[in-house]
Amino acid sequence: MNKQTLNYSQQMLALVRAKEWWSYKLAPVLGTAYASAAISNISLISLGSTFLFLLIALAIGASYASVINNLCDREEDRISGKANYFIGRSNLFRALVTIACIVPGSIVSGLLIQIPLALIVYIGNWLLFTIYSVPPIRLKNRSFLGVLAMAVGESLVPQIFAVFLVAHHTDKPLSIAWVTTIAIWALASGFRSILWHQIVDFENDRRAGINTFAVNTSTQTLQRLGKWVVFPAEFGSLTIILLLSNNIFTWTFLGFYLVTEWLRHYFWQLDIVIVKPTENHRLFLFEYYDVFYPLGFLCLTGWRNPANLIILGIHLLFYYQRLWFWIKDLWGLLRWEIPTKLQKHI
Ligand SMILES: CC(C)=CCC/C(C)=C/CC/C(C)=C/COP(=O)(O)OP(=O)(O)O
Repeated sequence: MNKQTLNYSQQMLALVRAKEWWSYKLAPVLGTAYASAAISNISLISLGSTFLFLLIALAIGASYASVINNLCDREEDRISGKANYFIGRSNLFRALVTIACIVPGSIVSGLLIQIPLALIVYIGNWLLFTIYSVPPIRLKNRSFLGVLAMAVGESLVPQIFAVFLVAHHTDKPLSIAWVTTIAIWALASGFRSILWHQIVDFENDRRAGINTFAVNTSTQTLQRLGKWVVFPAEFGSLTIILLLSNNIFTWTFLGFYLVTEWLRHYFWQLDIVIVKPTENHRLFLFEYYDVFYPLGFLCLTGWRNPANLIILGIHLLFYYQRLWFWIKDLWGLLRWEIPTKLQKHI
């Protein structure tokens, strides 16, 4: 790739804020898609095109969510000094970028016509992103409704969309218990993520006069809600998902994750937080969701049938980066931090 093309693609990715959702939001949804196939004993390789379609459909939706959000946030972002690619751009540019999201989104919707339930969910997600950002409704400016809209739009709906797509293509109905637990976990983790985001953005939003839930109440309220209501629901439903899916890999990886997180805290003084950010923090469990949850089901199905390892390879092609970061951290801890500590005690 020459320098100009590289530069151009980097700008495109920045325009749709891909860094904020490519791994963090989409990989857990893929995890649920793999999990839903795995618990029905369906070979992942037979669903390869479904997973690719899911990823493309969600990436287009997330791009639209980011574009419409930045378009509507220009004035607030200017006041608070936040980066916004659309500030100072021409109307033509804005219109072209919006159309560039809507056209592929319409094609995806057209392809979903034979799956009415998935189509309704997909269009619903776009409408939710629209009313979150666009005035006069602009839920972002309506305190708790904004939090609810984001938790539903960026986590619950995509997860349910994935479950419906897989169920349709496997012709096997998924149990009510599975769908309900996934829904509770998706909603709760979506809530925790937006509560954290609003606390991080609190000063910017206050300066720009946006009536977010954090500005309307207090960061302490968000922290308490996240810690005592949202997190127990999230952790409880995650435990049930792991129990229902009966997968030794997801449990083992949870162990790896917890140990690494603890070692990071112990050696590097990183705070492991439930909601409230600190200067040097890591949001508890989110690395598990986007790295290990999908990998756990990819490994399980690869173990059952080695042909599924092809899907594992493709997944890693798209999502090697976050796993690589984890490996690098683990290497640093095992190769340097732990031996140095042990030497001091000998
Ligand atoms: C389908 C799917 C998984 C979608 C992901 C959606 C997503 C997270 C998009 C990123 C842009 C966005 C709407 C951020 C929240 O906006 P904000 O206005 O609350 O925060 P801001 O001030 O940072 O823009």
